[in-house]
Amino acid sequence: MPVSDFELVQAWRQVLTLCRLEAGQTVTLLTSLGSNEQTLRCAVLAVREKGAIANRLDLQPTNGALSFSRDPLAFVGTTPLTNNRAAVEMLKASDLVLDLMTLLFSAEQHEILAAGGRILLAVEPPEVLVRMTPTMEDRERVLAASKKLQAAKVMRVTSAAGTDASFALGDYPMLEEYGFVDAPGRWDHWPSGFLATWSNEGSAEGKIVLAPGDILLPQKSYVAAPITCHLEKGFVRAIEGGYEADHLRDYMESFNDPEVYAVSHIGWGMQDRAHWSVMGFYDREASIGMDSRACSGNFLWSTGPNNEAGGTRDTACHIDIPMRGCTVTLDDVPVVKDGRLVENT
Ligand SMILES: O=c1ccc(O)c[nH]1
Repeated sequence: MPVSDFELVQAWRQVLTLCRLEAGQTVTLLTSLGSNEQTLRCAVLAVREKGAIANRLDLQPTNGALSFSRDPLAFVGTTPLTNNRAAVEMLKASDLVLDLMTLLFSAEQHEILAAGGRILLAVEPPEVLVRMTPTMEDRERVLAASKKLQAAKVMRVTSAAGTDASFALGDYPMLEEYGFVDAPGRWDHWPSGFLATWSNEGSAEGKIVLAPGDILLPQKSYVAAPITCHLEKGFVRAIEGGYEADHLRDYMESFNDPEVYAVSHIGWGMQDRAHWSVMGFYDREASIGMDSRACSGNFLWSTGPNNEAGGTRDTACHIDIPMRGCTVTLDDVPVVKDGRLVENT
């Protein structure tokens, strides 16, 4: 069943407290067609309750006829903010932007953060938001693991299905997602609870074998038969398998952009309130699949853009691939073992 406005206002109240929103500050709620009305309504109530100003910036959608899905992550890079100076300036002048539209992987998101802005993405269904309302414990868990990742030189991932790939680390920042934005310049995503970084340019090497039950996003599919991705010098050089491999290749080839095969962020899920099975209960476009990205013990790798990390790749095709049953090591020390988080990581 849905959640009530009372429950969702309570969740927003907790999130805004963790974001340290103060009375008199200005919040802009960024919306477009498809933004969830209940999420918007309850956010405004919680913002006003804090004594803050609640503005709404509603923008016309873009890329609808280019994307293969209405999932906002199915076509990234350009957004309704692109070439929209007036809208960018309003968001830069805000103390907090609640993104109910999805700016992820856009140059404009960077500009707003570089100006000291804070952006919290929140586009999952209200019941998913309430189930994974962020906590300080989420933050502590992600930051503790981040310390280990920051110190590591090599990430390696293996699995019984035959995965054996390695990534050199150190050239890119951390992607610490714990669900609230408690400092200027910070972006986060509610719901989340995972840690990632980007492998050094050209360093991703080896073989990743997707086994039945592994997930493709934004396809929202549980892979039914093995798909083998061969990694060499930081790019996926070949994708082998049955029709699911064909489907993945068909989608990636449609962008006609060699950068779609680049390895993007790599990391693992740490959210014990996220569940692998949730995606199977939702229509494909009803959620963006954060349970799959954040569930504890997954290995989450991805392809395409790295502009999030300050890189130059801004391809519009971004595939997120959460996998089960993997062992992830940092300089040979496991942080995930056979699909389960190693304690105190
Ligand atoms: O929260 C997110 C969502 C998608 C993604 O690729 C990264 N982080």
